[in-house]
Amino acid sequence: MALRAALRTKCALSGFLSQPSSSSRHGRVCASTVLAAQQRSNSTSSKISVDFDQSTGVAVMHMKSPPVNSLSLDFLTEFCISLEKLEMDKSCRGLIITSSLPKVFSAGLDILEMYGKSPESCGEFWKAVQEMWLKLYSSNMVTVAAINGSSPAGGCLMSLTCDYRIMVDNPRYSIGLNETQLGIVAPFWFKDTMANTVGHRITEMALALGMLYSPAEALKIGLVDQIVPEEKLMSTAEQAMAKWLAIPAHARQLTKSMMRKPTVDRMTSKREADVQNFVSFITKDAIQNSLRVYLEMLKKRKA
Ligand SMILES: CC/C=C\C/C=C\C/C=C\CCC/C=C/C(=O)SCCNC(=O)CCNC(=O)[C@H](O)C(C)(C)COP(=O)(O)OP(=O)(O)OC[C@H]1O[C@@H](n2cnc3c(N)ncnc32)[C@H](O)[C@@H]1OP(=O)(O)O
Repeated sequence: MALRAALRTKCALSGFLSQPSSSSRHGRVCASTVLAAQQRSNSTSSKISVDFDQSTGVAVMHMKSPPVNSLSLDFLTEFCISLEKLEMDKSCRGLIITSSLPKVFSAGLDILEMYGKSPESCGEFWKAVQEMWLKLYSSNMVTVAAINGSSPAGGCLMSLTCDYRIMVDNPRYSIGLNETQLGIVAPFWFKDTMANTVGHRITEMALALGMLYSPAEALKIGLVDQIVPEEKLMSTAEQAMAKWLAIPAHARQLTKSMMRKPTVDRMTSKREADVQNFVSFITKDAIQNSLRVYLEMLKKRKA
């Protein structure tokens, strides 16, 4: 509860899509970089750890919540607090998100947060999902997803919120918005985020069929920007980051805002209704039944 209270306070302090000002980011970055050259800091909570290199202004966020980095309420709370701290640190200009677990980037939303829960719990959970999306999609930092494992549904959404996506070229990994395979529906802002990346027609087909793509297929449709061997993932992410950070910050941030603001505004203007919609949808008997069957299928597949 303390974490959630902390998050609420922090969220109240910050606005979404804040416009860069002349006193923000670029100027301060240089001063603090000189003062703190070569300094590295590390912060660790139970599900997330962050390595921040002050000499480059780039933080690497490692998701480390076994078995599959599912996005539970506690995970999302820690994730948003870490993100908020980085966003408020003007010396941090870039963020690489990756997984510390083998084979899985993130299994998406924690199904157990949506199955057999009270409407109140479901509502609290959904607000945290919205918060994660808003914070990432409107971040002033350059964000790179270094996708080192499977990334279905909410994991794919998290990747899609980033500025650039690099995935390990392993055909056993998959990525996509597969919600319909669970008998549930990707909400409009999941759909918008994917359509903004790969276009309307591909999104329509991908969502309807609950498609999960191999890295090579994902590259072909533009769902990821690059595929690389596992051992080259982080160096490639750093190179991509350097390229994005070489652009004047205010111009890049305003461009990002211009491209993403209509989608963010659409979601924020419907935020409350979206929570109500989710709660009434997910608590329906038929949907709960679909989730039960899917959870059983996951367990059977394992056995
Ligand atoms: C008219 C209506 C209009 C609008 C609708 C309104 C609102 C919208 C409504 C709903 C929207 C919801 C959006 C949902 C988004 C999501 O993200 S749902 C989650 C989707 N995720 C998945 O489908 C992934 C499922 N998992 C896997 O495929 C695999 O686990 C993996 C490929 C990620 C990893 O494979 P393995 O390494 O082989 O691991 P295991 O499969 O053995 O799993 C280990 C362990 O973890 C459990 N688990 C896996 N995924 C999840 C998860 N997402 N949540 C919770 N738990 C998960 C799995 O069951 C195993 O458990 P144990 O058996 O060890 O207990």
